[in-house]
Amino acid sequence: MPEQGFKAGLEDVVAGTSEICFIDGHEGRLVYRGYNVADLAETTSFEEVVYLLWNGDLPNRSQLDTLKGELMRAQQLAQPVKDFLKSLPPETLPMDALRTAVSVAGIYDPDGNAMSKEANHNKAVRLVAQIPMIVTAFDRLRKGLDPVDPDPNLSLAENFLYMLHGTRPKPLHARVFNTALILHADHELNASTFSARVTAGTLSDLYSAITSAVGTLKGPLHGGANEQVMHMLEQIGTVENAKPWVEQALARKEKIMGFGHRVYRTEDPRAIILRRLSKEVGEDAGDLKWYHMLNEIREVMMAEKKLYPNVDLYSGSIYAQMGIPVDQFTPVFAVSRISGWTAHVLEQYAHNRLIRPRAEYTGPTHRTFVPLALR
Ligand SMILES: CC(=O)SCCNC(=O)CCNC(=O)[C@H](O)C(C)(C)COP(=O)(O)OP(=O)(O)OC[C@H]1O[C@@H](n2cnc3c(N)ncnc32)[C@H](O)[C@@H]1OP(=O)(O)O
Ligand SMILES: O=C([O-])CC(=O)C(=O)O
Repeated sequence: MPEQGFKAGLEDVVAGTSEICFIDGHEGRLVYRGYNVADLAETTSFEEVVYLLWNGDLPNRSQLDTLKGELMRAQQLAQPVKDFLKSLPPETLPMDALRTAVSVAGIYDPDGNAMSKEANHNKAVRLVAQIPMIVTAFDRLRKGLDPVDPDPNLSLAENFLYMLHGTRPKPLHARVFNTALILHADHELNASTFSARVTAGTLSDLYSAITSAVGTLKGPLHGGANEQVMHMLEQIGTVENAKPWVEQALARKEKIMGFGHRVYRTEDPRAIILRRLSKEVGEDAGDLKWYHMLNEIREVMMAEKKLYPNVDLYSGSIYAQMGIPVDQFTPVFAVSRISGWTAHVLEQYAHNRLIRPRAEYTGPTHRTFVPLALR
């Protein structure tokens, strides 16, 4: 029988060890491989953070150039993946397109089901390089446009916006998007990373683990919350309506998306940075409506529920002002989190033990069997 008592939602249960990411939920500190994310967010490139998460140290110039070269060479999608994206009805949810495209990409990966360290590194590189291609290609195809090829002179953040819009992003947007990617890169045993590790723990392949993770990220209690925040802002409509709208929603016992967290007991450090960037991008656009609405909502949530914003509160207001469609906000999360997912799966493979907890059985016991004819 299980030795420990049951904790609903595995709250505060330590389910493994990891050297990748540390969260101090009381201090509001998020650390990647020993570095405070606040020190990395606006001073490094997303590619440097990918290297850090995978290897444990920040790269020197030549290590970074090697990784960038690998990513660039790995960008091309296999023809069947392109054909699959073309075949989808335009109303397909982008997260569904991404989930299934990742699974299709696994079938055509040149390293197949090989499990060597080298094969898994190559697959991780392909996933980080190709998820932005899948997300942007599907967005254009569903609008009747041709996908845009990446520009080898651009960073991953710049290329994402370039491939989405077909024009080079303004420097402010490129910088802010790079920071958003860094802030979303990893978060210890969040639900999607945990599901990736559970799949990897059976010694299933990397693409299977990442398909599990994408499906888990989609839900509105996790990565899907960033889209729901934007839908909420659209419903609220005006800054003046924010307070009464939230008060009424709370009176109906509804959850307000973008607030609360399983681990943070103070404000999510990523939300603090994203709030500032939401203001910067809003000022540049000459439109601070979303920013002011979110701040109104934040005040009501603090006064009424003592709940703090999480990472999903401000990101959408930034993405919307960069012209990213609302239903692509969660795929954008995956464009970043693929770095953390792959780091965790590689760590799982390196020290693997099957992940298999117990359930506290609450059903009936010792029932008397009745044959079908007598039921
Ligand atoms: C990238 C990410 O995944 S960040 C999280 C993104 N998700 C969201 O923003 C969705 C909204 N937030 C939530 O649903 C939750 O806060 C979660 C899922 C993030 C964390 O969930 P849990 O740790 O299980 O907390 P739980 O849902 O049990 O909430 C505890 C209490 O706070 C309340 N609460 C928590 N979050 C909210 C919220 N956003 N709005 C209103 N009330 C809330 C709950 O109703 C509950 O109240 P009760 O004890 O009176 O029933
Ligand atoms: O850690 C969590 O539970 C959710 C989260 O903030 C993330 O995945 O970034």
